[in-house]
Amino acid sequence: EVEDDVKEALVQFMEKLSPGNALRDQNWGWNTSSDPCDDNWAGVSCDTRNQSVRKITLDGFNLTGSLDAGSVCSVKSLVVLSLNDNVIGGNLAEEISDCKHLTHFYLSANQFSGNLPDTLSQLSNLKRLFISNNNFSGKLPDLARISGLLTFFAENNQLSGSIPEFDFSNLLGFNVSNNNFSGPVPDVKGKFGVESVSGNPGLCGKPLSNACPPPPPPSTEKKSKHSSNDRFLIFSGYIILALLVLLLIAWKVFGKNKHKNKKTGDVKKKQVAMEVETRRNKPTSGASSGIKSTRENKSEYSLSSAESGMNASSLVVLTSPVVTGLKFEDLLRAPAELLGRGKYGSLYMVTLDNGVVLAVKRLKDWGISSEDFKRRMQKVDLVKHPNVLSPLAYYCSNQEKLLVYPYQPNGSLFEFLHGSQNGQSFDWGSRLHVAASVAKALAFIHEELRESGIAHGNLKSSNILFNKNMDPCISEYGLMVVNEIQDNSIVAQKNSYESNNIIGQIYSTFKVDVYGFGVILLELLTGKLVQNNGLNLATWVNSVVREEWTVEVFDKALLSEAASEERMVNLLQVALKCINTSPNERPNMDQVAGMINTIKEEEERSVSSVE
Ligand SMILES: Nc1ncnc2c1ncn2[C@@H]1O[C@H](COP(=O)(O)OP(=O)(O)OP(=O)(O)O)[C@@H](O)[C@H]1O
Repeated sequence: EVEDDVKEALVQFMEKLSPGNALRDQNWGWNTSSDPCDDNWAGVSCDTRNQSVRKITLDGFNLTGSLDAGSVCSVKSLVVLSLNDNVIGGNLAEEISDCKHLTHFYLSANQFSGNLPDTLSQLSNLKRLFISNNNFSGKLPDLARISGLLTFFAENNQLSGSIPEFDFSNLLGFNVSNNNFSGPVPDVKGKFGVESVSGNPGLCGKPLSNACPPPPPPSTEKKSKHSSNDRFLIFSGYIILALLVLLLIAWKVFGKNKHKNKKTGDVKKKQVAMEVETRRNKPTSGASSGIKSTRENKSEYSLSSAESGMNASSLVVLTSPVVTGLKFEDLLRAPAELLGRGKYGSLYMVTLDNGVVLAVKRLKDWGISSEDFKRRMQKVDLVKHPNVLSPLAYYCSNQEKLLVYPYQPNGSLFEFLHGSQNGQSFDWGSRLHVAASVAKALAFIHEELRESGIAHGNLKSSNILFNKNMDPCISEYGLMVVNEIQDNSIVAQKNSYESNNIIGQIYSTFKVDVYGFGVILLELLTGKLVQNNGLNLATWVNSVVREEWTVEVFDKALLSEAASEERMVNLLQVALKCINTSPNERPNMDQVAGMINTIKEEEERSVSSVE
């Protein structure tokens, strides 16, 4: 029997859909005295194994009321909601996001109006979304973040704003014609014709025949004055610099005042260095716990000494419009807060004058030449993926290497799993989504950078950050060089993940990432820390599995939400393959992504199997 509260919620939902019972047929069921599954309520399909309501299909039932999302979404097992061809009006309420397992959502040919709620984009399992032939208006929520979406039909509404950058390579069906969308049509990868976007007067670009106007010149008159001023300043800077260098050479050649000069120069530069130091080293609570103090390595941060040659690049090399015009000096001048000091450097949160917040990574003794560093960063910058955080800019000289990233305020996977919430509200579906997205992104970037031999090198849950849409992004890609990496599995074998004095064998750096990813999977599955009271997670999981106590490894939160044990075991098997002590035995990321995708699809199928 279906539980009473589910029954009541369904009846309430129907009351709102068909107000006053006027049009309701007695034979439909939909009353609390009968059972939706046993008594075959009209339009309801159940999973016979556990008597749960999976599908509601009320197409063409002449329903004239409104959609009570709050009620229907309290039926947690619901995967299909189909209400096409009725006369349902009103808004789509934001509670629709509670229909977490919804894969198919059909509202076409009704009289819905108003904005679509932003929360619609939280339906991360959605495959098919049909809202055509309604009166929806306003901007679309960021539906592009629903990575598994296969069809989106929204024609004949009054929707406006720009068309989201869907993953068109994945979309099977797409139509937004006859709305008020504007701006350039995103690259539909040649998959959809003009009919899917026509009837939007403000749209331009392919596949439409009207090309988009060229972007306005970057500066107004005032601005161009400004930028020519800037240019003038830069040129004067160069000239002054050249003069200084000439002067220096002259002094050296004539051997006059050499000693004295050097001293004053150093003193000045040291002042700068000190300023940077004091600002940067502002202690932050908890930031240094468990992280080695680098105070004794103060010279690492000094801008004096060899830097005085000033022949190295002294400007931040820009790779993104977000920080156009940003200079190295701006970074130094801006208020900075130390976020952490890891093995490979320190991370600062820097707030620029214009309010842009950056995360600046200051790399520690990286034995890489400036040229190699530049080349490397340029290659990394070429590879863009929505789940990979690209650096905005970088700075390098022989002494100093900085990486500038956009600051991600939503925390890291590490914090999600092990922070104050302890992963309690991080359900199985979301964990599987994170695993699949990260695997897919890593497989992509590995493939793109395989020839260059650039892997992540330091993959771990604190380097998986959630962006503003709460999508996981791999950060700090490529900041470790192949031959500096030890294979973590060797370290793990010795039961000491952190210990880096063991001379590990150097393997294909890509397989080191696979290992790191495997450990992330273990964290997702167990909710446990990688290193806990001297116990290494990989070692512990291996030993528990060997003893055939597999279920013991899983996070209690997952077990209590009744996540599919079979699929958790499948994911665990992928993890164990990834952390194989022999790198050659590990799958590559492409295979890993494929395996996880299969598990995700099984999960979706099981959730939507309603027959
Ligand atoms: N772009 C960012 N935006 C917001 N927080 C970030 C960003 N990059 C890193 N963080 C967070 O800041 C903290 C410190 O980062 P840092 O990279 O120094 O630490 P780590 O990853 O533990 O060390 P390392 O990478 O040196 O091994 C981490 O909690 C990390 O999740």
